[in-house]
Amino acid sequence: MADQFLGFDLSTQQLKGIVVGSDLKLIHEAKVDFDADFAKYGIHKGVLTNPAEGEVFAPVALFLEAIDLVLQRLQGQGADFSRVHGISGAGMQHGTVFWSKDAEHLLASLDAGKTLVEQLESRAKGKRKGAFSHPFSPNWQDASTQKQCEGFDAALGNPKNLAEATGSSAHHRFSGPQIQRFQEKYPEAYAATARISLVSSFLASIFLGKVAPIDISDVCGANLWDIKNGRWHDDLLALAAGGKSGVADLKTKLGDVLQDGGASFGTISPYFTKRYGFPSTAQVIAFTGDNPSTILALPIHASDAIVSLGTSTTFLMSTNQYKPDAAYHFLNHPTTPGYYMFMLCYKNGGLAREHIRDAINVDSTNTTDAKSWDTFNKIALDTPPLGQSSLTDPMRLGLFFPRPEIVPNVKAGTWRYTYTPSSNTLSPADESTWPTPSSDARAILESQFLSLRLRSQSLVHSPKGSSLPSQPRRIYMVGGGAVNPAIAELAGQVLGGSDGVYKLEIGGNACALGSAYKAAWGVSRSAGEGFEDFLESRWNEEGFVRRICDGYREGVFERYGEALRGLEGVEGRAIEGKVEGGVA
Ligand SMILES: Nc1ncnc2c1ncn2[C@@H]1O[C@H](COP(=O)(O)OP(=O)(O)O)[C@@H](O)[C@H]1O
Ligand SMILES: O=C(CO)[C@@H](O)[C@H](O)COP(=O)(O)O
Repeated sequence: MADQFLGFDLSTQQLKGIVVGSDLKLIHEAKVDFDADFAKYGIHKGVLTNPAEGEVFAPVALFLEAIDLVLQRLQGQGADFSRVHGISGAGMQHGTVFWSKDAEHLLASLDAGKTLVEQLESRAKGKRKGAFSHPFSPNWQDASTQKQCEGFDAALGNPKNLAEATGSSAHHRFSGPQIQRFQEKYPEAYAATARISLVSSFLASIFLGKVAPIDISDVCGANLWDIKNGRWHDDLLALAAGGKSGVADLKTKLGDVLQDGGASFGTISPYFTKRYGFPSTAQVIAFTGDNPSTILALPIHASDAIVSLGTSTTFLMSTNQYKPDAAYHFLNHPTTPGYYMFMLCYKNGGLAREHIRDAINVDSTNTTDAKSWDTFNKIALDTPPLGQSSLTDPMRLGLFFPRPEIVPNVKAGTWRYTYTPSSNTLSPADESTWPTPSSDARAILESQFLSLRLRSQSLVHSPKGSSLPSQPRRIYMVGGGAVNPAIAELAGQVLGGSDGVYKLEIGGNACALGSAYKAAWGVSRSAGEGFEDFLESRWNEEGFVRRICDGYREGVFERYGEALRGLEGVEGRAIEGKVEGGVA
């Protein structure tokens, strides 16, 4: 009986696969860890870098190997793919994959006796032509497109106008500026490119056996899609293509964009039916970006917020109001026409926290496991809010950006200040006011959550019928860092959450789960049944989520409110390029 659904998450450091039943309960999950499983590619934290040009990218061959391996691992756990009725998936956003002119033929004629990488990889020196015109996929951490971004912002007058049209001002990682740079740096490879996929539509293409359309939500991470008019923006395509004459060709390369997030792209490629036993009727439902997919793992209300702690930290809300601004992102909702996703995205998320964890572990005489979070967590919780032993002490406020940051757009660096709210003054910190690295544990978490609070203020309200200050109703913690109780505790203290801080109880991965749910909805929905109704009718609150801790704490939340102006001040110093205060 085909009553199961499969979801994937192809993100920075891992490929995860999840099988759920028609009751949406988790049946199997497996992952491939890129560094651990594919060290042969020379990657670190899933990527390769070219620091001289600010480039960050990943080998496409690695993605191909990961697909075969995650399916084998799911089978190893007992997954029976003959029961899978629908497949969907998600990819890290903005990354592009460049298909060669042979791609469609190769995808359509895969031999089930061989691996994907054996048949699709383009070997530079080999005899065989491959499916790709370029062996690498630019990664969302790439910072090589400053020049192109300036052009995109200027093309519509200013960053605000670009955000109004496409949901975001120009960002280094967005696919439009990335395609422009690719076309300028590798003109021959661009000319040899038949199709361009996002990471999400690349993954869909592999399962479909032909190049798949981009979906209506992930397309908003390109600075190329005119959100209000629901079509490609020709002036922006002209920039990416290197001139007006290239617009039609780039449209062909990018292909159609599917409006319905539950639409089937078609049935699964025979490669997977023969090699892994999928039924030939299994439907491939539109794949989307990893953040859009994450919001599908939960029946979120307009006043709920998701904090996703993956390699990046993202803050996600669902809203029916389109209020774009150059400071954040708006995307089309992945399933629900007329709805949007509000998103903040930080490059310095998981890796920046790990950086401080590692420094603390090196310093600690008790820590034997260099990767343990125990000492970091203990120090973070033992340190008083904002490092204030008494309310009259100045607050400790810092920024910790081992990589160039998106929010705000500044170079890599660390900034540590003490802040006195009554006089609104900042002073560079030193070892006497800010002992390092111990004080950094609480400070980095506070800094990350204060930044989210600062930028989401206009989207939250006072809970109905209460006199509580404006704040989200629930905070849902998802992604790799969501297992950390100290991080959840600090999220609640800083961001509030009138109903508390929650995490998913089913499965370690909200993003892959959201994809599996979308597959289930796409295949099983009755006529006109929206995703929210589909999810609500199968949702099991007790079994699916768990309340971790309180959100709003009277007094503490207000104290963090006073720190917001200080954080803005520290960001101002970072933007001015000042590096002070015992900075590493
Ligand atoms: N116990 C933990 N405490 C804090 N962070 C953690 C913990 N376990 C994993 N992480 C973080 O989770 C990150 C990976 O999250 P994940 O969502 O799998 O990433 P991605 O989807 O970007 O590949 C790691 O960079 C790591 O910092
Ligand atoms: O760039 C963004 C969103 O705009 C990132 O959130 C990527 O989508 C990668 O996500 P993770 O690997 O951290 O899940």
